[in-house]
This record gives sequence, structure tokens and C-alpha cells, in this order.
Amino acid sequence: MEEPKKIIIDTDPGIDDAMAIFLALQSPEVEVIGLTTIYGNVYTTLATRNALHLLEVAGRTDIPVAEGSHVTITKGTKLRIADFVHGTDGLGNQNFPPPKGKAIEQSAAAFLVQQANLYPGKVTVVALGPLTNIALAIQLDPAFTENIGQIVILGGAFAVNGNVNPAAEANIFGDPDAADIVFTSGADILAVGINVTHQVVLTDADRDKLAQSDGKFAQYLCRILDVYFSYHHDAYSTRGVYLHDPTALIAAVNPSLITYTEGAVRVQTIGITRGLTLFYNKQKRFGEVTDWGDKPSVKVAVTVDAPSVVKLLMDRLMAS
Ligand SMILES: O=c1[nH]cnc2c1ncn2[C@@H]1O[C@H](CO)[C@@H](O)[C@H]1O
Repeated sequence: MEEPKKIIIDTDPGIDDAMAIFLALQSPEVEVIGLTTIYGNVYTTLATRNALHLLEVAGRTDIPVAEGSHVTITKGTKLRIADFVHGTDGLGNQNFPPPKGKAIEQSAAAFLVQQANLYPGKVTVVALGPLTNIALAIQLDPAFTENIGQIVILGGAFAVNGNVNPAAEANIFGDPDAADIVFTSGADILAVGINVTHQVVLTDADRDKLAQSDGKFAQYLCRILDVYFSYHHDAYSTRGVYLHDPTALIAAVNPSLITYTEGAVRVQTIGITRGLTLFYNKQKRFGEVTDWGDKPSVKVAVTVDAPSVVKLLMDRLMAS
């Protein structure tokens, strides 16, 4: 068997983050070597607390947690926090006891740089929140883009409406300047946008099945899923929830379940379309210079084998 892929999950837990983290811990294809935290679904301090809590639930306190940025890459403090999607505690308003463990001394960006240097080309970052920590790692060490294996980004809305407003998806909207730095950095990037994750739905019936299993993670998630289901019901009139973060995680674990295209991505950083991700397929040679033309290509997910993603997630959560 191949050596498991080393992954660092950059996360803002978050109900679908909890699903993705548990899925990773149940996946023999990957070895989780750390969690780094970021604001998004909750503020960074709470993200760190939730990350430590989830590792304690899983009995994996051997995995380090490095706390990330509390502000955007431009030092912005007016953050958009999606507690209305996940509950004020980020985990379905369950008021779990505080974790016993602590984050390591290193910042998220310093930890990312250190691990990429330690295992050049071998570490995959799965970024489930705004991209501030990743952009900071790039600024901290220009060799980061070479040393990091792959950056799988859950973010963007490619040729579809966003989920914050018609232009922007939540993670990119959270720090558009950081996102543009990351997309144009030259690193090996795979972006999984909501054009793909909105095809991957966990239904009411799937949730009932999870509730009936004895799986430790399945049981835990059924406790916290209520808020996430009611939000989707109110916002989208769906009887089910989008599996954003687990889909991105699976794109790292089992890339054969998605297809992708390649081109340059720029992020709009101002105006009413702030946070828009615009993909250029490099098929036309424009007569004039554009802000995409000289930018490196990234991979952007196009299709997903949704039934297989849902099945893989459910099977692994139930087998825990
Ligand atoms: O409507 C929304 N507004 C803000 N954040 C959302 C919404 N729906 C989901 N997410 C969160 O943002 C990421 C996907 O964009 C996911 O991590 C999800 O938890």
C-alpha cells in the first residue's frame, strides 16, 4: 500500500468542517499531521477551541493545532462570521465543555511553512475557510509555493452565483485579497467551488441512517446537524444540506471522484463583486494585455461523482 498522504486541514469549525475532519481521521489514504485555524464560520479563537474539542472527541490529541490569523491579510477586522449557518458556538449550539488541550505556540502560517520544508512536495493543505493563513505562509516564505505539495481550496463560485451574494462565495468573500494572492502564487492548487459542492447533498434520509448507526462520529454529528439543516431549509428550501467541506476533503483523498479544468483564476477585491472568482481558460489569445494572461494555471473542479462522495462519507462516519 502507498504511504498515506500527509495533510494539514486549515479550518473554521463549523459543522461541515467537523464532518470533514472526522472523515479525514477515518481515511487510511491520509495522515492528518495538523489542524490550523481561521475565522469564517466562527471567530479564530472559537475555531481553535472547536478544533481542539473535535480532536478530543476523536481521541486524537496527538495531532497539533496551530492558531491562525484573527484579521484579514490587509489587517481588516470587520469579519463576516457565518454563525447563522452553524450556531453561535459553531457546532450546532450544543455548548460542549471547553477542551483540555491548547494550541501549539507556533502560528498557523509558521506551522504551514515548517511542515512544507520538513516534507518538501509531500504535504497537502486542505483549506476549508478564508485563505488568510495560506497567503501569510506564502509571504513568510517565498519557497512555500514550491515546497507545499498541493493546496486544495474549498472556495469560489465558478460561473454560478455565490452564497454570500450573487457574486461571492463565503470563504473567498472572507478575505478576497488573500485568495487572489493564493490563486496567483504558482502553487499546485485545486479549487473546489460551490458550483461543485452544491451537487453533493446529505438528505434527511441519509441523516436518519447516520442516527441509526452506532458510529461514534455519526452519533456526534447527528447531535450538531440540526442548525445546519434548518439553515438550508430556510435559505434554499432544500431538505438536505450541502457537503462543502467533506467534498473538498474527498477531492484530496480520492481525486478520481472529481474532474477538473485548468486555467488562471483572479479574485475581485473591490466593489459590488468583491469576492468574485473569475476563471480564464487560456483558450483565447487576447489582443491586449489582461490581468489573467501572465498568471499560472490552477485546477478548478468541474464535476463530482456525488453519490460516491456521499456514500464514502456515510460509510466512514458509520464505521467509526
Ligand atoms: O450561506 C452561507 N453563508 C456563509 N457561509 C456559508 C453559507 N453556506 C455555507 N457556508 C459555509 O461556507 C463554506 C461554503 O461557502 C462552507 O464551509 C460552509 O460551512
